[in-house]
Parts: sequence; C-alpha cells; structure tokens
Amino acid sequence: MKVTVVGAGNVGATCADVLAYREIANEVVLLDIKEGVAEGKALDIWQKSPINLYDTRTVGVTNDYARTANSDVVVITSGLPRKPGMTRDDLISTNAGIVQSVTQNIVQHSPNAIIIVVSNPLDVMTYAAHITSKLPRSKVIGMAGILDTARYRAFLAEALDVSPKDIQAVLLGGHGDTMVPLPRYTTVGGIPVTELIEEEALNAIIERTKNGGGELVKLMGTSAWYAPGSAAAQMVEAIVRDQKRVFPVCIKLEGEYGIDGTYLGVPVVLGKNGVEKVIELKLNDQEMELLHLSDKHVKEVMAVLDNMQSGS
Ligand SMILES: NC(=O)c1ccc[n+]([C@@H]2O[C@H](COP(=O)([O-])OP(=O)(O)OC[C@H]3O[C@@H](n4cnc5c(N)ncnc54)[C@H](O)[C@@H]3O)[C@@H](O)[C@H]2O)c1
Ligand SMILES: O=C(O)C[C@H](O)C(=O)O
Repeated sequence: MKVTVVGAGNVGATCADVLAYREIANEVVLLDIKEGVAEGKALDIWQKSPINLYDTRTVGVTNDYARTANSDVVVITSGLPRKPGMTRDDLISTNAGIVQSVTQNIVQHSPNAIIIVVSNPLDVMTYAAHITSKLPRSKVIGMAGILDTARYRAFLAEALDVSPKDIQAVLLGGHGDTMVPLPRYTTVGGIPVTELIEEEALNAIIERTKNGGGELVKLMGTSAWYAPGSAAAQMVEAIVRDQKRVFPVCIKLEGEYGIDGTYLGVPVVLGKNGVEKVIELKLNDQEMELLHLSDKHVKEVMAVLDNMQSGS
C-alpha cells in the first residue's frame, strides 16, 4: 500500500512517522512546497527504521506529484496552523487555496485515492477538497472526531484514574466550539460514564474538550501535532487494512440527522472503500438541538468559502 502525506510540517511529519513505524503502508511519500524539508524528514524517519525495526520506505519530495502517483490514500495536512488569539475559521482564506490546489494535483496523479483532510478549518476544508476532487463523498473525509474524542477520553481517564484504553466515546458535529460530545454514549469498561462521575465534573471535561485545541495553541504558540498526526494515521490504517473501524469522521451529510449538504463529524464505518456506512444515532431532543447549532455554524463558514469562490 502506498500512502502520500501532503505537508511535511508538524502534523504531516508525525503522521508519516506513525505510518512508517507501525508499518501501516509499504511506502510513504511525504510532500511539501518548502525545498528539502520533506526530503529531510523522510530521510530522518527512514534512518530510525533500524532502531525501531520497520520496513516502510519513506520518500520525501518537493512539490513533485509524479512521485505520489497511484497512492491508495492521501492525507492533506498542508496549510497554516493557527496562532494564539486566532480561531480555526480565521485560516480559511489561506488554507482553502492550498487545499484546493493540492487536491487537484492528488486527483490527477492518484485518481483512485481516498483523501483524508486534516487542514483547518477542518469541516470546510473537507468541503473544499470534496468539491474540487469530484469524488464520491465516501472517499473525501476529514479527521477531527478521533482527535476530539481522544482528548475527551484522555481527560476522563485522568479524572477517573483508569486506563484510557477502557473509555469508549462518540462525538458529533463540527471541529470547533460547537462540537457535540455525547455523555449518553460514553462508557468506561462498559459502564455508563454517568454512573462514575458527577455531572459537574463531566461538564467541565466536556468544556475542556471543546477548547482542547485552543488550550494547546495557548501553551505552544502553534497547534497540536502528536495526537492529530496519530489520529490521521489511525484513519489510514482502518482503510488500508480494511478494518471496518467505527470512528467519528467529517463527511458530507445527505439527509442523515435531518441535515443535507453540510460537512460534519458523525460516526461511520471506515474500511477499504473509505466510508462504508454513516451511522445515524437516535439522538434525544437536546443532542439534536446541539447538532443543529453545529450545523448552522459550519454552514456559515461554508458560505464564506462559497463567497470567496464567487468573488463576492
Ligand atoms: N483536523 C485537526 O484536528 C487538526 C489538528 C491539528 C492541526 N490541524 C491543521 O493542520 C494544518 C497543518 O498543521 P501543522 O501544525 O502541521 O502546520 P505546519 O506549519 O507545521 O505545517 C504545514 C506545512 O504545510 C506546508 N505547505 C503549505 N502550503 C503547501 C502546499 N501548497 N503544498 C504542500 N505543502 C504546503 C508548509 O510548508 C508546512 O511545512 C493546519 O491547518 C492546522 O490547523 C488540524
Ligand atoms: O486547534 C487547532 O487549531 C488545531 C486542531 O484543530 C486541534 O484541535 O488541535
């Protein structure tokens, strides 16, 4: 299996590293526009192979899409990360152009690839890549839900002093303040989380999860990469190993949850064909209301992109 990661910055290089050392692909091509950066990072990852014992070949290129040809999966991480004081939506004007030109190149050289978008603002960049690619919705999806859920699970594991491995959770909606964690679907070793934690403590964890990206931006002056890179690699693994994993991913909704045309995070089955099924949960009125608020916000940012494209 051949996987290309576009953008050899913090997230892209981390993703390529995880793909390599976990032998998720036979070949990983890392591509960036900055001369030499992808080559250097791919070489560094390859030089780690005798230490960490893996066979994955890693290749770095500067904007040479011919070298990415016939990739099975392509991960797009190219674009600016936010700085303290910025929202993800502030990145739209720079990142939309980058994501769209990258997508055109990918589709030209790897027409059968499944595309995983990571660049922010995530839901709208998934929209941008999808309309540019003209591929079915099942093949152009965004990574955010695995990351947001991982943050929620990690915070819960810390609060309950249990293994993060035993916490299962699902989260819906856009990748931002309007994301919708679902305590009703959160379990700890099969036990509903509400039986193990006070409501106030759980609400504090939900709020911290919603601000999870911003917390790290404030600490580091740029956004996170270890968990995001690993989350994107986990999506690649589900596809190349046809694992049929159930993950929250960003996809165009076509009537599910009463929403049509918005790109939002929902649980799906992820396998060799990309999204093989969108899972529709039976939400209660409050959960549905929160999801529709998220839908409203993402729609507004999608409209910003539409206006940019039409020049108005
Ligand atoms: N979806 C998520 O959950 C999530 C999580 C973390 C970061 N992100 C986003 O991912 C993106 C990358 O973050 P980062 O921390 O890796 O940033 P970074 O600045 O470290 O890396 C971005 C890389 O993209 C490259 N690039 C820019 N334009 C390009 C082009 N046209 N072609 C190829 N490469 C190009 C840059 O040269 C740079 O190396 C940001 O938009 C960030 O907001 C999303
Ligand atoms: O917060 C950001 O800007 C990056 C990413 O979306 C994250 O949640 O870590």
